[in-house]
Amino acid sequence: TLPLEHGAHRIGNRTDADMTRWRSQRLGQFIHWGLYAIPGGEWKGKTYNGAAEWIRSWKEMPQQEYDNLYKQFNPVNYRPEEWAQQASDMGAKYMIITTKHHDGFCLWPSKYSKYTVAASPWKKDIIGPMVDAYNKKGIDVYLYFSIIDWNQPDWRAALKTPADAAAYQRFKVFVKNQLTELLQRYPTVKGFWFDGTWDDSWKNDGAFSDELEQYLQRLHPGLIIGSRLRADEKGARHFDSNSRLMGDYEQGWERKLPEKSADVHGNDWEGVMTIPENQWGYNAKWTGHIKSSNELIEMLVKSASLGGNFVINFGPKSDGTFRTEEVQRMQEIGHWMKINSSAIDGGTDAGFAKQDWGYYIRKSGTDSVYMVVCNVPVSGNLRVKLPAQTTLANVTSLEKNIISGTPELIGKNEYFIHLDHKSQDAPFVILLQTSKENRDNSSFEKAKT
Ligand SMILES: Cc1ccc([C@@H]2N[C@@H](C)[C@@H](O)[C@H]2O)cc1
Repeated sequence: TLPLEHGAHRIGNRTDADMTRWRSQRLGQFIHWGLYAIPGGEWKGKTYNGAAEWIRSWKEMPQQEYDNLYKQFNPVNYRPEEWAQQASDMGAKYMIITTKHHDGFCLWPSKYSKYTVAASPWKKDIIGPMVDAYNKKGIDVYLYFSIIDWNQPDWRAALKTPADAAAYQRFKVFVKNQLTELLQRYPTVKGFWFDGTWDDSWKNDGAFSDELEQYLQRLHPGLIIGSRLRADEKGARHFDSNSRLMGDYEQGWERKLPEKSADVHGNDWEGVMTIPENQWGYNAKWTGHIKSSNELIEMLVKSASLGGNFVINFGPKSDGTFRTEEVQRMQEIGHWMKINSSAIDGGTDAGFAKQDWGYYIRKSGTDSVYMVVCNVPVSGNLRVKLPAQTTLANVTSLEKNIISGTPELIGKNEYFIHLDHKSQDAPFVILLQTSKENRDNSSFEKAKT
């Protein structure tokens, strides 16, 4: 391995209480809210077909006009308690809020920038009431922070001249000041979710990102920061030049998920997902495939089964309300979680052989393994192949009328669980109590000879 000064400083996952809590909170809510919600993907009758929060980069959007949108930011229907209640009803255990996206507009009255809510008709801090409302509902809050800041004159994508270097030096001080300010104003937050760290200026300054991460940890012990913040001294991101994960979890799963355990190498990881194909901020006209609640539930289940967190994104309107489709998803997912959250909370990779009918999730630290069935086989038989030296002690479903009879032993450590032929309209859960193999056989009948 290469001697690295600014590579990974830890091998393996964090085992402290904050990270153990993060690992148990498998479902999160992402919120992208800012000036981009005002145009909502449209400008002067034209539709922007990129991601709504990137409309400032659209050739049809005069940047000065975008930058002046702060004069219209006045979310008269913003009710953070209602936001928190609906997130709680969805079963979200943590929430990530954009404090500042790439456009540089701050949803808190930062003393290091003029481009904040304080300059808008709304005037008041948006972030504080949101953190308080969510925390009051027992939901942890993480702060999304974009390093890229199109509003800051000292921001540079690349350093070409000594003047660039001097400007960027000032910019790094500004970044450190804003992050310090956020931790001082909102001490209950559990971590930062960094974005906008792909440009050369950042990639070629691994020392700064390393020192910044260590500074923030000292300021706020236990802080959780994903792999997107850091670069090592050779410009490697997420994984250092020795292929070791930097940060506290792999943060590269954006609008995509790992397929199998081998894809995550035993690291903690988190997937973040949009409901439409690719819109994070509010876009008036959703086009393309809009994910159903069942699709999102299956992604959540798949994530938990692979030992990762799953965060669903919402883009509130400029007035502070949520669009119907998003309210619907929160309610439908919440209804499913009310019945099945025991399979999700504290869930992790069970290490069982994957079957076509769906996913296994082990309740961390127990012998309880949940089967979440997403594809009912026409045979009505759910094949279960237990790991060696494991026997089935008990099989129950979380809802009634799912299983018919007792499991049938069809081979060494292999069973069929017979389903009641009631049709299902959502993934359903079966709980397997397993135990280590001992002399006598499992409590189910022996294979029919
Ligand atoms: C190419 C690209 C740049 C930035 C993004 C941002 N990351 C997401 C979490 C959103 O904030 C999106 O604007 C997505 C794709």
